[in-house]
Amino acid sequence: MERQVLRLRQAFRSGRSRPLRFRLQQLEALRRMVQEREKEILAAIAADLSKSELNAYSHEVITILGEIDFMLGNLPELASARPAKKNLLTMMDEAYVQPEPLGVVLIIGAWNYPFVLTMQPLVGAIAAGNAAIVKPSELSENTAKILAELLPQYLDQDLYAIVNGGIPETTELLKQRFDHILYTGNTAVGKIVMEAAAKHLTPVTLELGGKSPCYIDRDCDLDVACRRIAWGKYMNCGQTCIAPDYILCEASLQNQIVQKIKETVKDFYGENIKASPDYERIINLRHFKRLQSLLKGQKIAFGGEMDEATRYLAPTILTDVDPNSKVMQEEIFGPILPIVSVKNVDEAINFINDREKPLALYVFSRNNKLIKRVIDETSSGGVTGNDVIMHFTVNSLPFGGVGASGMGAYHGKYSFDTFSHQRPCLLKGLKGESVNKLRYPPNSESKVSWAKFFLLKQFNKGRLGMLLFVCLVAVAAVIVKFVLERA
Ligand SMILES: NC(=O)c1ccc[n+]([C@@H]2O[C@H](COP(=O)([O-])OP(=O)(O)OC[C@H]3O[C@@H](n4cnc5c(N)ncnc54)[C@H](O)[C@@H]3O)[C@@H](O)[C@H]2O)c1
Ligand SMILES: CC(C)=CCC/C(C)=C/CC/C(C)=C/C=O
Repeated sequence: MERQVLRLRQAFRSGRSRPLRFRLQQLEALRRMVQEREKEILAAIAADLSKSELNAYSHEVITILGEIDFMLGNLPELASARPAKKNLLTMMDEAYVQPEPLGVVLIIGAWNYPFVLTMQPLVGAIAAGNAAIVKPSELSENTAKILAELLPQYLDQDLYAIVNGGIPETTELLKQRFDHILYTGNTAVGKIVMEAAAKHLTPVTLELGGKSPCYIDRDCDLDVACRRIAWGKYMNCGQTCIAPDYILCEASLQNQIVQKIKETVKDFYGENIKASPDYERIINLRHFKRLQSLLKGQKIAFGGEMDEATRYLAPTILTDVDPNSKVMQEEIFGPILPIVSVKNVDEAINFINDREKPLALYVFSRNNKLIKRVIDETSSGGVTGNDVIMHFTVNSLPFGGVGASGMGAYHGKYSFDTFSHQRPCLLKGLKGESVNKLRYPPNSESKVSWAKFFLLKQFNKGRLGMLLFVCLVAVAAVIVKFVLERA
């Protein structure tokens, strides 16, 4: 592991990853990989998540193609130096912010969207000019395997590497020194990653999870709300970090919501959900049993059917859920949708604020003021109003958590920034020592008041008068010279 990181560091030090032309070539090569090897990639994702290839394409491949296109179109602008505002002391100098690559970065992905969660950060790391190691989740083994096979065929092997393995390999990897780590996964492991990174003072982006609430207001189109919620909750069998975790609503809405989601599930997946190509399975037996245990003692208003052999768990709704029950204590990450009653929006806001900051927050209402109020009075990684999941798809929005749901963000420009250092540069000439005397010792009252004038623009009347006088004399001299020359 140590040797591998060293190899990447040497390649990074050679400066090869820095020229824009090289970065664009590598991004184009990555796009070619996705296009030419689409069938193998889709087959791997499909096998890992019991997913149709069509869903694998729309859940994962589209996002990556979109992200690569964004970077190819915007990289010259993102990577260029931005001029900075100057003060009176530096107005003759050159001041700018130059984004520079961080070095060798580590990307640790999770299993639930195994392609997106490794490749989207990689696009950002390449665009910003870094070397990168990608560590896919061992739970999505087919995707991990195909990535290990394909990436070296398309990308520069000395700069971009893939390491596969489980906890021992990741633990070993985390002992190495990186210049940034982007980790996606659960909060407990997030803490392990951050602790390991702290040993090297390595900055981290942590893309974690949490219980994302979904408030449905009384003044709402329930048909639309329930269709959108059912889509976001049951896609990937509920194994989506930003899936609505639970519904908050007034008690009087509960039965209508159950009825409408039930009808939607039938529209989406047909009478025999098990046979639908659009309904996935739980990733493994451990998660299946964990989800099973969340149902104990709950009122199942819809669904609840399960089959351990195939890890099938039907789209399920729980009603009258006690906020203290187990299903409300941990992120569900499965197709179980609890409904918790609240009296009104104030109680919903308090309910959300009494808990850890979630990765996403959803509010459904016809009343935009109410939506804005919920946003203003709560905190979450991201928000979609009157829909779910969709803020993830807008790559001009930063994607990330806050508090327990993570730190830092990526997607589009934010990926580029995450993997860059914004380097402030000030280039001065060797002239102007008379002004510079102001900052050289010995200090004096007069120097401090000049420094206040130049840096804080605090004018003392006498000094301002003197300056105006000097300017007027200069202007008069120019005019006199002009008149004399013409005479
Ligand atoms: N914010 C996001 O973008 C996002 C996206 C997907 C998933 N998630 C969250 O991730 C969680 C589900 O993922 P998961 O954690 O089950 O995925 P996982 O089991 O695939 O683990 C994530 C990564 O951590 C590594 N890992 C596991 N244990 C480790 C250890 N002890 N030391 C070092 N590395 C270790 C794994 O090898 C893997 O690469 C959910 O909470 C979900 O909300 C967040
Ligand atoms: C709008 C469409 C068709 C797809 C959205 C893709 C999607 C659900 C991405 C989620 C990726 C993500 C951050 C998952 C976290 O677990």
